[in-house]
Order: sequence, then structure tokens, then C-alpha cells
Amino acid sequence: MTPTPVPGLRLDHLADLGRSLIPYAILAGCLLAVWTIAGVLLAWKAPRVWWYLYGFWFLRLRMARSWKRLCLNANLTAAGQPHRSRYAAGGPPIMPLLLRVRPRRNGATGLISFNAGQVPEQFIEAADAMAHAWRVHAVRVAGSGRGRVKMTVLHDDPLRGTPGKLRTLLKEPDAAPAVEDLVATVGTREDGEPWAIDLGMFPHWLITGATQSGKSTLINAAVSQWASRPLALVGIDCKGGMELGPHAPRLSALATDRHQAAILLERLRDEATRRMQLCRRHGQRSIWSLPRSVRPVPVIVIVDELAELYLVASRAEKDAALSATANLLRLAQLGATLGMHVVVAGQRVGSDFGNGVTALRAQLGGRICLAVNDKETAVMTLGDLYPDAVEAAQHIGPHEKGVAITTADAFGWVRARSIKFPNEALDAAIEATAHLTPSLPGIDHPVLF
Ligand SMILES: Nc1ncnc2c1ncn2[C@@H]1O[C@H](COP(=O)(O)OP(=O)(O)OP(=O)(O)O)[C@@H](O)[C@H]1O
Repeated sequence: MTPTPVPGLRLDHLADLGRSLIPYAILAGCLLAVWTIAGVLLAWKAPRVWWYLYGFWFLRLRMARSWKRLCLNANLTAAGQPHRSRYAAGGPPIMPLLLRVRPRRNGATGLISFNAGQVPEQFIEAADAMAHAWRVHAVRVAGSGRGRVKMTVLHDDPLRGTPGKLRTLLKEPDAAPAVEDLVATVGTREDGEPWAIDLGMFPHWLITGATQSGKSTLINAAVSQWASRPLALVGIDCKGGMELGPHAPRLSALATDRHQAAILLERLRDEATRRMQLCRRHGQRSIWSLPRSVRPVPVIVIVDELAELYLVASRAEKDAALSATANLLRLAQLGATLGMHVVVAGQRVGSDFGNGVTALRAQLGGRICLAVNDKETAVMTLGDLYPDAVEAAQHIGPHEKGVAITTADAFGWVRARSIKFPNEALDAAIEATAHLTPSLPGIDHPVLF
């Protein structure tokens, strides 16, 4: 049976149409091939360019396609308005909105605008589900204002590569101290920003990390930067000066056991009192408002191995420990406006250190947790400020040297990696800056004991 021709549609017309489209199909195929080959080459040779031209747009597509399902599965929707009918249960669920999604060097940033009755914690908890749905390394979510959370999408782990180098700016020896001098850049953050220990923003810091996690490397990197500025550095290393000994030529004082630490901290507390009186005489509340000619040099007290200060083996050592820890706490309570900063490091922090350690921790607004051996240390370092960071800290493996969870800014925490700072670089930095070491009133120069 021959097919009945459709009126007005002839087969030879269709064949002509097909033939006329062939060049366009070949052109489209060639363009697709060029686009694909260019993508492969860019991904290989210039991954950053690839990300802006290709990767980010694939991510946007995945976000758009999965958003509704993700919100429903992770309970991120709000209940809709009930229908007018008395018997209807409620309207369709209302989706949160994804806003201002922009490409960044290693991912994207954006805002999630949520509905009345929802809280940021819901979105923080759903961060892993988002990373899974969008097939990226991680998604970080942090509170950003009323009704909104800030979202950072990390395409791959930026801390995997070789850590970068440090640039140190040597200041003139007679330059007046400035608040910027308190910032030490020590590595790179996961969001691509430089990782800074900023004593201007957070006056005191707690650093924890198991042995070989990269604590000394991190402290050395920070000290090498502070050393080049008009700042006084003071060391307390009750393990006989094993860790901070190499810094000695640039330290205004170094205590190497608990008794020395007790005396040094007492003198530092006296110095804080002197500064308080100075501020009062000038009618100011902070050394930074004093005239430059009378402004005292900022002091950074570095305590390496907190346990050595808190945990005592004998009754004879108890008095020294009590005095040292009480004065350390006092310094942290008074110090910020008086230009006296405390950076405390240890392998472990635990409740067995006594109540004093919790009071001290409350004063240490900046936190850094490298790889740790026990959950309690991660909880003590991060749990009170960033409960959701404790698990992230426990995921840092022993092979991830220098990787840490750290205070990012007023909004929360971030994963970061310190630069690899060899001992020779520290020695060179200390030698080049030893002549800048200021002497502190009541404390011998250059080494107290
Ligand atoms: N950011 C980094 N990148 C690569 N390697 C690093 C990094 N930080 C530290 N390391 C390496 O890890 C090892 C341990 O570092 P470090 O001595 O700083 O650890 P630590 O925590 O102070 O150890 P300990 O408590 O035993 O003194 C060293 O070999 C160091 O070179």
C-alpha cells in the first residue's frame, strides 16, 4: 500500500531542506568540537580561565537544576500561605532564593535569602548536601545579615597545592607603631584570601595542634613578620626554650621555665598597669589614641605549650603556676587597648587544666585549630564560638601539614593552610631584625633569664 501524501508536503521538498541544512549542521559540529577541545586544553593548561569560561557556568546549571529538589530534600522550604478555604492544610512550600551568584577564583559566592520562620543554622547544616548536589569540593555557609546567609562554593580544595611564599616588608627602625603592624599574613585561606593573624581585629589568639601538625611553622611565619615591625615580642616557653629559643635575639624577654614565666608575667602585668595610668593621664582609653611621641610599643606575648604552664607535677610548683596563669589571664583581660597581646599555643587544651583555662579561652577571640589528636581539644578550641567547625577540624588528617580551621572574620571560620616556612628562613628573619628589639621597662634586654 503506497502512503497517502500529506497535502502541501512533498518528500523532495524535505530532502532539499535537509540538504540545505547540512552546511549549518557541519558548522555547528565544528564549533562544538572547537569549544570542547578549547575547554579540555584550558582545563589542562589554564584551570583558572577554564573555571571562569566553562566550570562556573556548568555549576550555575547544576545549581538551577537541583535547587528545588535540594530545598525539598533538606527541608529548606518554608510553609506557604494557607488557602482561603477553612479546610485546606496550607499552600505550596516557598523556596529560599539564590541571589548574586558570582564566579570567584576557585568557585563562587552568593547569597541565600530565606523566608520568615527560617534560621541560618538550617542552611549551615545543609552545606554538605549542597556540595554533594553541585558536585564541588565544599560549600561554606555563614550568617550575613537578617534573612540572609552568605554562601561560598569551593570547586576543588585550594589547600592541596604547594603552600606559597611569604612577603615581609621591613619597616624603618624608628617608624612609629601602627595598627597594621599587628597583622601577620601566614598563609592562604580556602576562599582564596590571604590568611592573617590580625591582632588589631582579634587581640588575643589560641592555637592548638598535635605534634607535627605545623604549629611551630605557623608561629615562626607570624613571628618573622612581626619581627620586622616596631613591636616587642616576648616568649614564654616552659619546655626549656626548645621552641622559642631560635627567636631569642629578637625577643625582648624569654622565660624558659614556670618560675621564670611567673616573674615575667608579673612584670608584664605591671607594664599593663603603667600603660593604664599613662592613658588615664592623657584622658585616653587606648594607647592607639595617645600622641605618637608617648605611645608605648605594642607587646606580643607568645606562650608555647600552654599545658606546661597549667599542669603541675608537685605542690612546690603550684604557686608559680597559679601566679603565672592568673597574670596571663589578667593580661588578656586588660591588654587589648593597652597594646598587649597574647598568643597561646599548645598541643592540647582540656578541662583537666582547671577552670582558669576556660576563663582564659573566653578572652582569646582568635582561634586556630590544626590537626589534633582528641576531640576535646577541637571542642575547647572552636566549640564555644563555632560549634559547626569542630567536625571540620577533626577531619584534618595528620598528613595535612599546616592545614587549620581558623577565625576568618566577624562572620565565622574558614579552612586555611600556612606557608611552609623553613627554619633557615626564620633564622635569617631573626638575624635581620634583631637590632629592632625594643627593651621594655622593668624587663632586661634582650633575654630576661
Ligand atoms: N604549611 C605547611 N606545608 C607543608 N609542610 C609543613 C607546613 N607546616 C609544617 N610543615 C611540615 O610539617 C612538619 C612539622 O611541622 P612543625 O614542626 O611546625 O610542627 P609542630 O606542630 O610544631 O610539631 P612539634 O609540636 O612536634 O614541634 C615539618 O616537617 C614542617 O616542615
